[in-house]
Amino acid sequence: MSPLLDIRSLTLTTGGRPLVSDLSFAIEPGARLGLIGESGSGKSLSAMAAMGLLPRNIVPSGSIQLDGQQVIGAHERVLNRLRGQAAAVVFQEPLTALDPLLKIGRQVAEPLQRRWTREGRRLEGRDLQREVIGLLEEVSLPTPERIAASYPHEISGGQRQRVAIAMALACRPKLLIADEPTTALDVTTQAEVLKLLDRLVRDNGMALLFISHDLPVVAQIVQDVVVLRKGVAVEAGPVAEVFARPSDPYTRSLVDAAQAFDKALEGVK
Ligand SMILES: Nc1ncnc2c1ncn2[C@@H]1O[C@H](COP(=O)(O)OP(=O)(O)OP(=O)(O)O)[C@@H](O)[C@H]1O
Repeated sequence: MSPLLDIRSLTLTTGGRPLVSDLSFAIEPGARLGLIGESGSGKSLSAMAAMGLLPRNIVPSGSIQLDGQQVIGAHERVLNRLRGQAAAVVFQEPLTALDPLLKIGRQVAEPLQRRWTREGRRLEGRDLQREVIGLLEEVSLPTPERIAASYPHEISGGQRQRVAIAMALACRPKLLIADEPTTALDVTTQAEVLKLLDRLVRDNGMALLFISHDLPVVAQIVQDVVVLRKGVAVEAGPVAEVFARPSDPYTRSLVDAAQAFDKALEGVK
């Protein structure tokens, strides 16, 4: 089986300065990989590069194959086809994905209609409404009719993130890229959204690229990790192995910090 996402020797530079250096990893269909590292280590830029969404001042080199297509240097037409169909992204801050002036129902309808058009079908009226409500139900939103009729500011942060997940899901992508999807949420909502992502990825047979600075969160949802430090992969492998026997001092410091946090919590109980 060839990988769904195959990144080889990816280097991202701006003004000649490297932000990501010689990064390589692959995700097979249905597999889950975590990209972990501190703020500024290059996680988001690497994910953006995979979608062909890099800011203009960032120059990529190396190779990124997404669903068998080379992303680096690809025509916008090719990239547009890949986005949604091959991969879709859920961002940290759901408000970036949502238009504040449009009701949720209209926003969820848009990627749904795009997918149906791509498949040579039309989706309108009651059928469209039913599909929108079905998607909102799929992400376990209570009272989906009410949510569909609301503006983004009228629902909670956790509900907005569920809507953003529904919009990514509407495309039925083969790969879901989740870029710190729970960081902006409180701890309880964070756990619920993680559980939801876990279920959706499994039920839909999607692959997952999960980006986080939070080691315990990553360990809950992926099988393998790549640890990124200052744009360089310092370690990679199955989660349990990497975290049980970190060979790199940076990974060790992440593990120690997570353990210290756990101990501190036990002290509070
Ligand atoms: N458009 C840009 N132009 C120049 N430098 C950039 C640009 N976008 C990001 N950077 C720099 O690239 C580096 C990597 O950024 P990136 O957003 O990928 O980090 P990250 O690991 O995702 O961090 P965070 O967890 O804070 O989102 C940072 O030093 C950042 O300042």
